[in-house]
Amino acid sequence: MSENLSPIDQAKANAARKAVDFVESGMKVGLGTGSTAAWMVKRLGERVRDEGLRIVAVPTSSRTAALAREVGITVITLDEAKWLDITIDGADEFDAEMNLIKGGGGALLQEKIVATASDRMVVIADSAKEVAHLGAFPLPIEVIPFGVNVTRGLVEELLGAFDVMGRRTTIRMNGSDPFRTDEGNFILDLHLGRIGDPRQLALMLNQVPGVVENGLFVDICDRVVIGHADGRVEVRDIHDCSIDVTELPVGDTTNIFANIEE
Ligand SMILES: O=C[C@H](O)[C@H](O)[C@H](O)COP(=O)(O)O
Repeated sequence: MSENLSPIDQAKANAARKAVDFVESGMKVGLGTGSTAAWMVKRLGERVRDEGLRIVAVPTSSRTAALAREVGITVITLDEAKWLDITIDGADEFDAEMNLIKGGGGALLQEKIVATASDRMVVIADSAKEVAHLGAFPLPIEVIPFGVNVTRGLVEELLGAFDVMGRRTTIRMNGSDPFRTDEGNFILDLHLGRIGDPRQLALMLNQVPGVVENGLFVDICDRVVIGHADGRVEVRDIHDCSIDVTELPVGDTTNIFANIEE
């Protein structure tokens, strides 16, 4: 293990390293956002540089786009790509059905568009992200700034009809101003505690005027790669219900990423 990484970062880096093995030359790749996805982007850049891996990539945020360019990955737009072979992204929570909560970093809108436009979505995570029921992590929804408090009221009213533990909502802040997404929108965080029916909630939230998209990813993720600090990596696939545990070779995770700062 790298001396420089905390156990949690090592686990994230291990998941990223394993997932990047699924990428082949000629692929169009969706690049997620967040601290786990950043490891994946760095590792992909390494493969481009050291192995001559030929890929083009569509980032899901301005942050990821900047990092991808920095590590030498060719970045194109989703409209140029039209469709992607694979998207690799992090998650805030995932359950046994591979339903996800995403958007902790505010990038859920582009992430959902990109993942949906991909043959396969692979989630990379440390084991702390696995939950029996989604909802302990506040569910982010992207809303337009116009009439945000009216939208917020409508969302709270809607939540009254759902099997959730809590109904408190907060507008995400960045210092004393509301946090702005890449599209200039706001994020409402829904403190639900536990979500009884993620599929129904995801559908209904998007019916509220002012809501652009919500961070529930239902039936989008195909595979979850769970990294552990000791080098073990578990790969679960929703289609063949397989679970595969491998151990990254000793040395493979040593200082691989240490020279690239996020
Ligand atoms: O908006 C951000 C994304 O959905 C992230 O993928 C998610 O928040 C997980 O981030 P991290 O890997 O930093 O925990």
